[in-house]
Amino acid sequence: MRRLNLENLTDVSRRSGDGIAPEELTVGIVHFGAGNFHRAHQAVCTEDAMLATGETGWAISAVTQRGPAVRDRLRGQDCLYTVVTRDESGTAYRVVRSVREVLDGPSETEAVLERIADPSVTVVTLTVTEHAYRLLPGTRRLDTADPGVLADAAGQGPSTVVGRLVAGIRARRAAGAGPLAVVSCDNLDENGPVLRAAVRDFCALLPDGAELAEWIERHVTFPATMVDRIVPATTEEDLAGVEAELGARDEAAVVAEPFIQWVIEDDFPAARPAWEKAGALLVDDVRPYEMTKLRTLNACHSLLAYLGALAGVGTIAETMSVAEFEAVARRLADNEVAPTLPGIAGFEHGGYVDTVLRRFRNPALAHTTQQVASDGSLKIGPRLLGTVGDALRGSVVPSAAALAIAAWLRCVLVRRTDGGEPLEVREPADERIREGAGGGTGRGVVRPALAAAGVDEALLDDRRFLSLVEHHYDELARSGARETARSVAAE
Ligand SMILES: NC(=O)c1ccc[n+]([C@@H]2O[C@H](COP(=O)([O-])OP(=O)(O)OC[C@H]3O[C@@H](n4cnc5c(N)ncnc54)[C@H](O)[C@@H]3O)[C@@H](O)[C@H]2O)c1
Ligand SMILES: O=P(O)(O)OC[C@@H](O)[C@@H](O)[C@H](O)[C@H](O)CO
Repeated sequence: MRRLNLENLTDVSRRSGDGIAPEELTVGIVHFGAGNFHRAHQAVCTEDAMLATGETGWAISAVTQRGPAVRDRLRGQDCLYTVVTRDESGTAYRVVRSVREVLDGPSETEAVLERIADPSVTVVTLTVTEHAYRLLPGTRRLDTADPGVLADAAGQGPSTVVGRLVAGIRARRAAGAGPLAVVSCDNLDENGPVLRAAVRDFCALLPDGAELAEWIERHVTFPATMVDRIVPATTEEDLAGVEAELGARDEAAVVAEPFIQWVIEDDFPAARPAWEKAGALLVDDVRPYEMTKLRTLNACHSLLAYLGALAGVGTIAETMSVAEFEAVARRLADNEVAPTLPGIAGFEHGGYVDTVLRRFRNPALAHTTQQVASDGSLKIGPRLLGTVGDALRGSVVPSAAALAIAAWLRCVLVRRTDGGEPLEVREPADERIREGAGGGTGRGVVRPALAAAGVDEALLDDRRFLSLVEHHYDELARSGARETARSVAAE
């Protein structure tokens, strides 16, 4: 079967629709993390912005972070790829052309630094997962004892995202290429400020770091963003479907829901794409949007993923057909999260929750509970612990949030479904957490395991919180995920 490429694009477009002319585009954005989400979100919005304005200077140079696999896949097809949008009403195919170059960060460092130092580039965006920021557990600051961070600071590599970014900014400064906006699009609480702090922390490790940090302070902004589109990992079945539909093999296709949202802090010191023409919202303060999304959508996602994984349920859509799971997700969103949120003019949280849960039900998306449940120690902070703290301060009982944390701990420590099947959930702090738990399985493990995961001691000293997690942890062992969810939903 022929491979999707520029030569057969006209033919493929007969089935997928026309789009921007790739040969007219020039690079204006460097993107770190060429994963599925970027390809289905920022790359699409940026292409739409160019289509709306007629501008051609915002093509993307995507930089892989951990090896050349995605680069090779995309280069093998002239950086073209398909975004498949699917829900119960149907399927649509679109060949995206806005990514015009893919570089492998680890082996093509010089080319990456040159791109960041190019005056035509005024925006760097990132989707590199929570893990890649190398934050000290339980804090929002760079882990300055991390061996990768230390090696980058010592002038090796660079191998970390922050090290690579700062090396690029240094090259840009030397080239006199002017100001830059660095836009994190990861699901982190206050992603812009967190990245700015990590960059500052990294500069503090460098011999000439003070001067560089001062330049960054004056010339580089870190707008915060809220990003939203559910984009599961692509399966071989998805690729076969694209091949059958378009008549060309696409090794980099992504499948997403039709819904797409992007809220961006309007803090750009130089030019940027007219993303607002592609439906993005440019605002002064992203925080209310970010908090609402992380605490509602992502928190419910995590709760359903942990409970579903324990119950042996494969996908998020399937968890939504378990009545107890939907009910406990609603309890979390309506009773525990809603009272903690700042208001947004014209926004109604109840309607938002209905939309989120409807999106989760999308039967055409095979978003696995295992994928969403991964990396829990990095996700419980932004998704759940903020709600827990605020709820306790407001005398709301954060029972469903505590259930999510208890269920996550059981996924990590017990590694068995309620039916006794083996359960594999990726957890970067696995070793630390298991060590903290000291091999125990009863409720006594909760406090040391959460402390080892970086949960704030002050919160662990709050008996109202700890007793809830311990109680649910016991209940999950005794009655299983469904029954425990049912009783929490009924509280
Ligand atoms: N997929 C979604 O539904 C979705 C929606 C909103 C936001 N996001 C954000 O986008 C991120 C990426 O999601 P995705 O679906 O593209 O995942 P993916 O697995 O397809 O891609 C992950 C990307 O992050 C990079 N990466 C992973 N671990 C890294 C590390 N330790 N150091 C450096 N780089 C690393 C990879 O190289 C890859 O480019 C998520 O973690 C989340 O913050 C995803
Ligand atoms: O991508 P992660 O691993 O941070 O989180 C998994 C999902 O909760 C997340 O990707 C959602 O699908 C997304 O945030 C929806 O916009």
